[in-house]
Amino acid sequence: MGIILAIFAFIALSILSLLLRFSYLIIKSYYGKSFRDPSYAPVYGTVFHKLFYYNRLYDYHTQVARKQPTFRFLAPAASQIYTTDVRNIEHVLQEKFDKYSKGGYNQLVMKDLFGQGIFNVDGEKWGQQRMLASHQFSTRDLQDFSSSVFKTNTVKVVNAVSEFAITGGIFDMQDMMMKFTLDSIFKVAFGVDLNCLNGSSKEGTIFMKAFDESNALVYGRYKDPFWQLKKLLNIGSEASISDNLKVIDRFVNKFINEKRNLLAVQQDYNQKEDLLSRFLVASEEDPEKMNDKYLRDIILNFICASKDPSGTTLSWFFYMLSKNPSVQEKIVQEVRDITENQGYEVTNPDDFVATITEETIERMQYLHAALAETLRLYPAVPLDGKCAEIDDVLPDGFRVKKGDGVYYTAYAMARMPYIWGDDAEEFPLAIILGVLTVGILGRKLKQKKKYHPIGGTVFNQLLNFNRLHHYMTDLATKHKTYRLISPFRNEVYTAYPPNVEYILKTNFENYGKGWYNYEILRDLLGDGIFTVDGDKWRQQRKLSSYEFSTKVLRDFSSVVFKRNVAKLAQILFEAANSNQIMEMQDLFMKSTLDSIFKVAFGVELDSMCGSSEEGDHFSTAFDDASAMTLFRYVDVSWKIKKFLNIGSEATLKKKIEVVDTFVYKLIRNKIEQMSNPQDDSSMKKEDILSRFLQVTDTDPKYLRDIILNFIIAGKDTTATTLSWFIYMLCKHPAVQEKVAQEVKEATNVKDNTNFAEFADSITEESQEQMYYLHAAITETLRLYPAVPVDAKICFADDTLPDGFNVSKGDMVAYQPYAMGRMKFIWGDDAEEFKPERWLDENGIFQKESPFKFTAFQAGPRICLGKEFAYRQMKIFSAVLLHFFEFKLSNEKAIINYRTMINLHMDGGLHVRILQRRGN
Ligand code: HEM
Repeated sequence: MGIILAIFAFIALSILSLLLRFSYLIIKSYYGKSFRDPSYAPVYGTVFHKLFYYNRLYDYHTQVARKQPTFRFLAPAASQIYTTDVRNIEHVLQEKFDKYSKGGYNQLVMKDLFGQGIFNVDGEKWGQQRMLASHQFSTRDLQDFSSSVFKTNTVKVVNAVSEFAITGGIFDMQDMMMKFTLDSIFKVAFGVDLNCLNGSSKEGTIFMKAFDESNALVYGRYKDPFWQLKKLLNIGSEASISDNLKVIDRFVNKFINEKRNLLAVQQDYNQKEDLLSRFLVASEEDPEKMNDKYLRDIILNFICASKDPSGTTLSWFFYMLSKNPSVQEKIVQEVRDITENQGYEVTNPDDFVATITEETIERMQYLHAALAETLRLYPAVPLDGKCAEIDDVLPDGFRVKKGDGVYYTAYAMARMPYIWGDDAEEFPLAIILGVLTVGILGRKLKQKKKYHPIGGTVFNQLLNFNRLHHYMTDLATKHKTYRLISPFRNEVYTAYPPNVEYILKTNFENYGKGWYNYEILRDLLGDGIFTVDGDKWRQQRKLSSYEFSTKVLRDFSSVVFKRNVAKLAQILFEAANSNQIMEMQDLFMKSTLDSIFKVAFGVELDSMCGSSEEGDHFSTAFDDASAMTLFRYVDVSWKIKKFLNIGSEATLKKKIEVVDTFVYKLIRNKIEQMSNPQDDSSMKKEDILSRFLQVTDTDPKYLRDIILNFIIAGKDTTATTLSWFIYMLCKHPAVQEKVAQEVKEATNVKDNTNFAEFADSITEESQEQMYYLHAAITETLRLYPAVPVDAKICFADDTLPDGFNVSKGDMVAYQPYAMGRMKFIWGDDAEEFKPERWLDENGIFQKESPFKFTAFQAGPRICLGKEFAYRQMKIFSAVLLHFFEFKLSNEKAIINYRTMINLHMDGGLHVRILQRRGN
């Protein structure tokens, strides 16, 4: 009875003491942890909660991190801070590297297995081993030796797998991969063939089992608050650790002894390829410090460092390939392409393995990417941490107390949409491939968000308004891509072609006009093609693309251009005779307005001959309205002004009323005309409005928007380009001569033809042959692009090809004007006017990448009227240069632009006109 009571009392006391200890630990976990203080990361429980989730711990971390990138578990001694915030990780691992150590507790847990090896030490000891190991790992000998070991063992794996393939047997790939890596590392570390793979070494198999078990058990100490007690009593899991360690030590020490003896008898032993031999040689310099125990720790750390990570990664890799057969296929194809391309005959694994060289491996980018992607999703070290040696504040603002653990959770990080996007949990190789191409594989994980350098603020733009494009070119020369700070959003300006290609094409859907542009432009341009995105844009684009591609429009517009240039030539002829100075920009504006009006509405505006006061009134109002609309981009107070209807906004409103009255009247007339059966129906179908009226409903507002967008798109762009072109020809008389000569040769007409006849002689074929003219116009557009800067809005957070981030809502603008002047794009003579740069040695026009030459935009939203514009400009230039020679009225004048939507000349282009000799 007494004995039973005693046993009962003992059990009761034990339970009580356990409960007491447990309660003490819980209380201690909360004590002094500032767990309610918001300046510390939020608490998600104590380390004891982790026990409940132990088997799915990393998924649990992921689940919490989705809500809270940095959080805490409280432990009796200190807090454990878990973070997926890349800034914190960079802080701990790099910026404050020496202020975060392995930590006493970690070292205590790991000491039995890792001893004083590189994994388990800090400071000087770590530095010394790191130096020694870095040196060994960088030697050519070790690289060659390890490659040959991997190849030999790969052949063994292939042979083993082949057998299963033949018999259709099922096998455990992870087990095979573990054996493969253990055999490999043993050979590299000790120069010894362990032969676990073909099961021939019993000793090796026993070692491997002991090693794996002790590894798992030592790690299990983190969840066992009583491990130290158990170790003291040598019971349970701790007794197993101790047994396993004995097996390991015996095994490793045996190799060390054998190798030492071998080295002693073979002084000239020159096969020091394996790591142990190399360390043994190094230990001769400091035998006391580098004793056998130390060597055992070093070697064991290397085995641990390489066996499990490589074995598990390979296993997950094959798992991923089984789940993604198309990726598997692609890798096979890549390996085949790269190895077979070299002409090797592959008949058996040995021959094949021989084709795997450093150079072929280097070229297997897709394979590399697939491995990297596997490591992203299944990082071999899913959780790792450091211990704070000081009180600190992490970059995300949370405080850290001295002694706290800061853990980075690679597994959870891979699954954070804010780091990798919405497809974070998929196996999207494209991401990694993209990263690889720019050569920063893996860096993304460590990267914090980085934004382009700041060039200034939008107020600087306002201060520099009159020389805005110069100002932005200067900034682009310094930065290629930079930011301007605005009260409402970041404004990113880029002159870097890969970024431009990205926003205009690769990720087109993510960069549009957005609400921002729409708000600014809609008063003038309504819901026209220029202002809208998405389906509205697609619908108009489809309709208009079709119209612009028709032969009807091509022929009709050619006739209109020819008629109008003949009229213009007549005016210039009179000016030449009376030696009058003419303002060409104004004339081109009127002439192109007449052309686009005729093409768009079928209406003869005749603003060039000044016969329509209404037309004149309209075009002035239209010009002013477009200038004022652009001004909104730099005027942060435009909305208030609009609301109060004051200043520039009040004027803009009036101008738009003039424009609208005129356009609506035209539309009404057209609708009437179309419904009048007596009207000549063949003629009325040629203009764009009539054609639209046949295919869309007749909502006048919709038609107004469409047509007005065409006018704004077609008129100023073409007229300003023609003006800059003539300006360039005045500055470069030799080019002017050459163009005139080319026109003469291409048309080959009698000397005394009149303007209209000559214009008619410019066929599509002869235009085609005017390469030099085409090049000179293109060169003009490079330096004076009609749309000098064009802004898009970013719809979702993104990273541009230059590696910098942009956020949802940011404005991202590409800059044709600045780009045309960038030496890094066009060479040192970027600022010179050289039509030749567009021609090959035979004088044939050469197209450039549209993302370098962005005058017409590029990608899906490329200018719809590009051919239309070239046709008009070539017909105009050919006729005018055939008959006249242009000279600046003041030859020394330097003409600047006027900052508005299009690149207008400030003050116009004043020229003297001479008749060209022989015409
Ligand atoms: C030298 C002459 C021209 C240049 C440099 C030029 C340049 C451009 C540029 C840069 C854009 C993109 C603007 C933006 O999205 O904000 C554009 C769009 C457009 N252009 Fe042109 N353009 C010229 C002539 C014309 C002409 C003559 C027409 C038609 C008559 C025209 C019709 C259009 C249309 C409809 C769009 C909108 C395309 C869309 O959003 O899908 N362009 N042009």
